Amino acid sequence: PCNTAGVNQHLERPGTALLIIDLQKDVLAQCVDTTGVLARTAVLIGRARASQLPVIFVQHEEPDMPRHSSGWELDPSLPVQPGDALVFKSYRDSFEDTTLAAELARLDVGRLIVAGAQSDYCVRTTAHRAAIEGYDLVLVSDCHTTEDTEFGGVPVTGEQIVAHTNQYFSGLDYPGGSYGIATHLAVAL
Ligand SMILES: O=C1N[C@@H]2C=C[C@H]1C2
Repeated sequence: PCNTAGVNQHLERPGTALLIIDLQKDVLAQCVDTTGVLARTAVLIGRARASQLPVIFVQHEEPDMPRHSSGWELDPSLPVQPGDALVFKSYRDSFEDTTLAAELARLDVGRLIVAGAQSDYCVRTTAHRAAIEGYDLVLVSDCHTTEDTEFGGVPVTGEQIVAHTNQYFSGLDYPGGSYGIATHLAVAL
């Protein structure tokens, strides 16, 4: 939220939630290390449930991955439970035109633990928006992924993007907030 000066203000809410972004079949189809990311994310979800943290699953939809299509579905290996919040989006930013902000306010959450795909699109955009909105943030360094890509004649591997995304969020800072990265076993819940 912005104060009267329009300057970012840190949310003072006690709760933490686990936000799992776009781990959907079509999104993961070309991503690197999907088996490892899914396995580690399942462990992370188990840890979150053991700590009674809410787990929120975001699902992206777009014309070639419409809602309720097979490719839109979450990967079947993910331990989704009834009662988990589902957030549907169509922008890279999970807060944009979605129920996420209201859901987090209802849960009194001021800290987000973020995992999912793709590192360089929806994960980075959502994580940065969360920081700007005043949430504390931890990006789970071994629980996000993306595809190899190339732009302007420059090839970039998925591993390089994952590493750089971790590097970027390891040093993010806004006044009064806490930001960083941690592995799925080390992240404080
Ligand atoms: O990171 C992302 N998730 C969906 C598929 C690509 C963008 C939108």
